[in-house]
Amino acid sequence: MNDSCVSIRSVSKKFGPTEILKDIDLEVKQGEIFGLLGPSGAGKTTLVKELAGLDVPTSGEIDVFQEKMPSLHLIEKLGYMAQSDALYMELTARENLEFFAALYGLKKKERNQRIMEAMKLVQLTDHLGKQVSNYSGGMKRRLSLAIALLHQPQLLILDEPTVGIDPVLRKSVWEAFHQLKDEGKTLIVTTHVMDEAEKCDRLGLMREGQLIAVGTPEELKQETNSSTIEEAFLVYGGVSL
Ligand SMILES: Nc1ncnc2c1ncn2[C@@H]1O[C@H](COP(=O)(O)OP(=O)(O)OP(=O)(O)O)[C@@H](O)[C@H]1O
Repeated sequence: MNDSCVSIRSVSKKFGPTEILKDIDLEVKQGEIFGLLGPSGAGKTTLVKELAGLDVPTSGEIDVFQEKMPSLHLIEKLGYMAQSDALYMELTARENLEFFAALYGLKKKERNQRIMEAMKLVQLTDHLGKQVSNYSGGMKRRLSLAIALLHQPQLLILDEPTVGIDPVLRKSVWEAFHQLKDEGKTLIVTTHVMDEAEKCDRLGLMREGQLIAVGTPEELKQETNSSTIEEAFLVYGGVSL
């Protein structure tokens, strides 16, 4: 059986004359937490948007669950959390969740259960009735994560999911990611945070639109004789994060 969940083949992306993604090849396996690590502007968001079917490559192909992206009917299997929160500020968290649950076609009966489960995971149950405009930045991030989880997607694509979240909560969000992985879900997470990179099963290091290395955190450190991922990144790409 093919255990590949995402297959990226020779993907390039141009905005005008500028090449933002350069001939990317990558396989992400089912059930792994795959981290995309790289400095600002490396192309991480551009790549994950294409994985989520929100943008298309200029050339090359992306398959998700053996189906060519973009594919409308894969939407049910995907959860995408964008870098900036797409929330309705004037509504409460519950109203936001209800809206997205309806959009995903969740039946009324399962809606409430899914909302409670997702909010428990991000530790926001006590704030369900609060208007989102009164949420802190970190709370908004966690609510966005809860929304991405609502329909129990098989593949979660998370763009900088922990920005603005304090270290204690970040730890619990990562515990939630591992819990999802244990349930067999696949997670693709972009980050520039080194200790998060260490928590991924495998990493793809990106620099200037290129995937400069792929491997487990241990492999990347060993190959470069480095004691940290940051050091390994420097050896592979000669750039600091
Ligand atoms: N729609 C667009 N039109 C033109 N250039 C774009 C567009 N979207 C992204 N870019 C450019 O592509 C490059 C990569 O951007 P991208 O957001 O993918 O990087 P990133 O690695 O996610 O960075 P960050 O960590 O800061 O979010 C940047 O130079 C950016 O300016």
